[in-house]
Amino acid sequence: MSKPPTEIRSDSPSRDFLWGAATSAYQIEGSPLADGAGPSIWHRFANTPGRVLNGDTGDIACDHYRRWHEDVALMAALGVNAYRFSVAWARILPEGTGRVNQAGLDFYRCLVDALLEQGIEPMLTLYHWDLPEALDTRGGWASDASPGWFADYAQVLYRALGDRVRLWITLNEPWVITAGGYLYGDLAPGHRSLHETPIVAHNLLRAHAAALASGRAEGIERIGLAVNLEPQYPASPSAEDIGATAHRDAFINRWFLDPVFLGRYPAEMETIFGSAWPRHSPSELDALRAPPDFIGVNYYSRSVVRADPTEQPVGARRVRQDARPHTAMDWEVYPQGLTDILLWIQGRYGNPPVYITENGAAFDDPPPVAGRLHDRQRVAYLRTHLRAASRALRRGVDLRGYFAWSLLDNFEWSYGYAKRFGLVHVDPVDRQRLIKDSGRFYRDAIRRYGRGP
Ligand SMILES: OC[C@@H]1[C@@H](O)[C@H](O)[C@@H](O)c2[nH]c(CCc3ccccc3)c[n+]21
Repeated sequence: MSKPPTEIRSDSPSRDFLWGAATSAYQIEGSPLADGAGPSIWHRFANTPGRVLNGDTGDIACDHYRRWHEDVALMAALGVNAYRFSVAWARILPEGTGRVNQAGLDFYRCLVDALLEQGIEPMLTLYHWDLPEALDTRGGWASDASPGWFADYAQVLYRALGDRVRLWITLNEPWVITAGGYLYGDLAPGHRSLHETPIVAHNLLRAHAAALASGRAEGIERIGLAVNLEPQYPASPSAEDIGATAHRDAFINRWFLDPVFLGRYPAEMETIFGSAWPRHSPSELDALRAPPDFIGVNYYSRSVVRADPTEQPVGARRVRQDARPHTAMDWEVYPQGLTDILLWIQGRYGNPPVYITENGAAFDDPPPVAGRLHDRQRVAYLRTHLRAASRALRRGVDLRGYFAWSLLDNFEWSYGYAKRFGLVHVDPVDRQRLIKDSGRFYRDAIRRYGRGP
């Protein structure tokens, strides 16, 4: 077990702006079946040969389930005043519904209490992709019953932690849950169905609305929705490219935010899905109107878009900007896209409160040398994106906080451990933690800009 950093936070930055780090349960915890937990779809998916690079699984991950106290000390050493994490549904309800597993609740209560003792604000994501296997067996998110399952699960957590946790997120990235899990199939549960996809999206929106209502009934005041947003720019001024860009913008950016804020789907969705797009009655659409108390923006990169009829179902494809820097995920480094997307939210949805709930980058880090890890590219990425966030703040965006993705190098879904996003290095053998230069940079930025970037 590594020596916890001795340096525990002394100066606490302003409480007004949250400077955090983010993780998710399956990506860091390990021990997926410990203490009565049930299996999730990611436990099954990762243990299915061929689904994850190098056969990696979350069976151990960062071993956070056993090292959580050390990780809270790391957060204190970094000087963060907030921590975004997700709860593994199947630790709380091993069968997805019904019987509550007290040991699961106890784990998260201990984590939250330790965070609060350090003056670190917990932000709890109810769902970050790890559906209980038992519910997938009953149809998963394609089931009409899924919103009820989710609202009941949320209520268990609201009642258990609502007196300690003030910031809640219903779903992490409904677009990725839908597109990754049901259209493209690269994420659990690995379906590839044009027909299922809009049904799943609709059920996720119903689930968000049901969990919001359930939270209101329990007196929970700050419930958000975290969405991956990727600004789309036409590759040329041609009508074809501008049309394709609008389609991709609807598909990625407006598909979920328009229903919850405006009570309608983007018009482009029916063109994209054709006969696979279901009929929705006015009352069904109005039932989706469930504006969150804040939007969690997960920003990584932008897309430059060209029309391409061979790229279905959108008829558009991303054009790689070869002249610009890219991360190890082959995502263009484009800080201005963060400013642009924050201003877009401000204009389209009436300047709602926003947290940047994920921003960060994977790079092929150099190995640690003499107890230091010089991840220069990640330092540059964070610096330029904090400046981009600052430009949006100065233009009146109601930006309440920034969460770096991620606290730790962790399980990067179908890439396994091959892609590292952490401010803190995790040794692949003994999982020893080592704060990278980017972690030190972030600590210094928090001290210097406490009230906001
Ligand atoms: O890929 C880095 C992170 C993941 O580790 C998080 O769990 C997830 O919330 C998240 N979302 C995005 C942006 C959307 C996206 C997800 C997966 C693959 C490609 C793009 C990037 N990330």
